[in-house]
Amino acid sequence: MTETFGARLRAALDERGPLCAGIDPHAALLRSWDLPDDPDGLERFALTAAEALAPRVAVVKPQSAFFERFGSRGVAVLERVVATSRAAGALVLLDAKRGDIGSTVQAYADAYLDPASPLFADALTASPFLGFESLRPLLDTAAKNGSGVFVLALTSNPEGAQVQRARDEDGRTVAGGILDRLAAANAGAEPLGSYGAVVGATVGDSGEDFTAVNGPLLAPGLGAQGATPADVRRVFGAAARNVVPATSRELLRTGPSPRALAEAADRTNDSLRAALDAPG
Ligand SMILES: O=c1ccn([C@@H]2O[C@H](COP(=O)(O)O)[C@@H](O)[C@H]2O)c(=O)[nH]1
Repeated sequence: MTETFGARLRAALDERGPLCAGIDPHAALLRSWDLPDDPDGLERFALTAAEALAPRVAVVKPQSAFFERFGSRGVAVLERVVATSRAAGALVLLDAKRGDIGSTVQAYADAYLDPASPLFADALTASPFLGFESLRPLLDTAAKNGSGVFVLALTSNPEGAQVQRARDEDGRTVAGGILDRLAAANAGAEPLGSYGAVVGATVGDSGEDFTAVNGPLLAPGLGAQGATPADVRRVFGAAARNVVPATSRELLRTGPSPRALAEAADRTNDSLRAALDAPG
């Protein structure tokens, strides 16, 4: 039987630490590495980052938008980044935040979560704002192929609160409803469910019980968006062991030296381990 994404992620986090290294090839970062903002520069940047980071972190998270901006040549680079990172032992979470009506969501599932696809990744980020059940084809395809889905719940940007903290007629927030549905989808999964929530490290006290999700909690916002390892600990409380804190720009700014990138990843992982292991 195929090992679940949740089981693979649990093992990777225990072995390599919690850090998720984002690969976001911003034009400004390419310039700061003395690379042209074109497909060749993108390739040098993204593969240098993948080769330096993927052997040491549990999860690599390429941001699809920065590859798509170069059209088919950019997507070809993304395919190489995914393959290089997986070959180095990292799990790849493709950050593309897909969401649509169910029949189109199935096509996204075929594109990203089917091992026969050139863009097959271990997991994909998804947007539930067309209705959580519209994501069902992604959840089912992930279950079939041992891959994962991370659903946006409380995003790290300040504008997210307007939608995500709105309340329904029972007084439950939109984000809370998404967490409840993830908890139902992960019920009984051991050691960890394969359906994760995206909850920014910047969100402060949300009043949510993240342990009930029984799945991974992707926490972007560390570094460039202002959150610290201590914030990650505060936001997630007793669910700290399931948190996967993500940082992109802060880490990538330490390049282009592969050694500097690797050392920065190790330092960040050490600080996160210390913060997340601390008593709550
Ligand atoms: O709530 C969210 C969901 C996703 N992201 C993505 O994470 C990275 C953050 O990059 P930094 O450079 O570390 O700020 C980026 O790809 C976002 O699209 C997020 O920030 N918040």
